[in-house]
Amino acid sequence: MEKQTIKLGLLGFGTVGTGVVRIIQAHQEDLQKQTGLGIEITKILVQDAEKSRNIVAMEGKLTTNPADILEDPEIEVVVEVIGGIHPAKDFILGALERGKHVVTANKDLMALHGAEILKKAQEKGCDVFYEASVAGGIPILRALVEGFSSDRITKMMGIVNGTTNYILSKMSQEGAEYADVLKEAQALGYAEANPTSDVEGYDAARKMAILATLGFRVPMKLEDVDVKGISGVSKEDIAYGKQLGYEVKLLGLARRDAEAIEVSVQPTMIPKSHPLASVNGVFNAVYVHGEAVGETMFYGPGAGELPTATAVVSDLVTVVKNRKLGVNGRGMVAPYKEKILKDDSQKLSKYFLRIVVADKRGVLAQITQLLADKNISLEQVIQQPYNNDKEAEIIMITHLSSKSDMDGVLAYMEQMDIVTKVKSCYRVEGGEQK
Ligand SMILES: NC(=O)C1=CN([C@@H]2O[C@H](COP(=O)(O)OP(=O)(O)OC[C@H]3O[C@@H](n4cnc5c(N)ncnc54)[C@H](OP(=O)(O)O)[C@@H]3O)[C@@H](O)[C@H]2O)C=CC1
Ligand SMILES: N[C@@H](CC=O)C(=O)O
Repeated sequence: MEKQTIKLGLLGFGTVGTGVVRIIQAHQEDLQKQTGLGIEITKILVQDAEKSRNIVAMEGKLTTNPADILEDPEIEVVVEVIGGIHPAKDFILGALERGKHVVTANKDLMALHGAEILKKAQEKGCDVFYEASVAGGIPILRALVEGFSSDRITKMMGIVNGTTNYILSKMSQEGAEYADVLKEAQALGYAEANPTSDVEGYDAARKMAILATLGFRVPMKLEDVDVKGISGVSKEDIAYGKQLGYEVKLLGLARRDAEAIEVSVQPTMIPKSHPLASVNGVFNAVYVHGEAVGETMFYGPGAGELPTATAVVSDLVTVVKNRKLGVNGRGMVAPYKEKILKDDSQKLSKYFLRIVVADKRGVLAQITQLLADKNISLEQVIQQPYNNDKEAEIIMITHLSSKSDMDGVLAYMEQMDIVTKVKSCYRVEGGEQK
């Protein structure tokens, strides 16, 4: 007799795992109508079986022994929502080795070891889906793989970390303190177990590596991504940005010019008129420019229990549908293009610079001459007293410059007697071709 349910093993029962259980319980009938099978959560792996849980009905299913899931031949699908590399990687490879399909929300793992995992899945004829790993509840990976399959993507820009967007939005809108808002984001379940990976940009970098791999169809590696986080962004930077017409966001950029690619994550001044400037709180957005389609934008909650679990369960639905059709393991296309990375002289951007200088006649002229020597001209400048009039602060927005020229200018400024401190230097979005 044909099976009426598919058995699922859940690895992890934290923020996302709890959401997965809630959605499967609440939407069981709809899921069954779409896939033709009920989904039964058979076992849940946790670290601490004694911990009090929100979902009491699941308590009899908890285990601390991974073999209860990995070695149960009845379990056909494993959902990994533990996070991190170890032991998640071994669990996923172990599940695939035994012919189980895998759904994961783990961007750390997919950004670093995705190729190995997908190769193993292909060998075993299994599905591996990871929609929740980028931009939480936004179905962006499916959009890139399926929706843009007929186009050539030239640029992706993403606010892809909910925690940092929540922090920057509160600093900008309420003048809140960085450390206080980080604590709030942790309490709301947005931040990673180690929030350094959020605030220093590594989480966003992993997501951008995944987006660039799928969008440009090249084997992008995490070390190919230039990363700078938000821990150095001050309320003053945000205020000056506003004064000049910009919002500060932690922006992921993946850009292709001809065949050369650059991928970065850095605090970026975005013109207030750009749709990404009004993406606030835990919301994420991914802007995608395709040669044929032009500009598109995807928006939604980027973290949190239910939004993230929605993406996990929709992957699960795909696995079950594939199983019905007998096509598991056939939907994945490995990156097939050669990866050509830009060097720093090819990475063009406008910049926001904030420096403290001696309050002497001719200082601004010396600074602008230094920039002019590198062919960098200025779009906007503010100069004002600093440190009780003993020094001056110069805030500038440049026209387009290469990263190598700007790095040269910054290194030189650090040595100049008239410069007390280079306080900030951020990329400014806009000014280049799509
Ligand atoms: N939170 C979010 O908004 C989002 C998270 N993600 C990703 O989803 C994944 C899960 O995140 P999240 O739910 O927030 O994480 P949590 O820290 O809330 O939950 C982790 C779960 O894994 C269990 N666990 C941890 N280590 C082990 C281990 N060695 N063996 C067995 N079980 C273990 C924990 O057990 P116990 O309960 O006993 O402590 C807990 O149930 C991560 O990859 C994360 O990056 C993706 C998008 C958004
Ligand atoms: N910590 C991450 C969670 C989702 O990926 C974030 O804040 O975006």
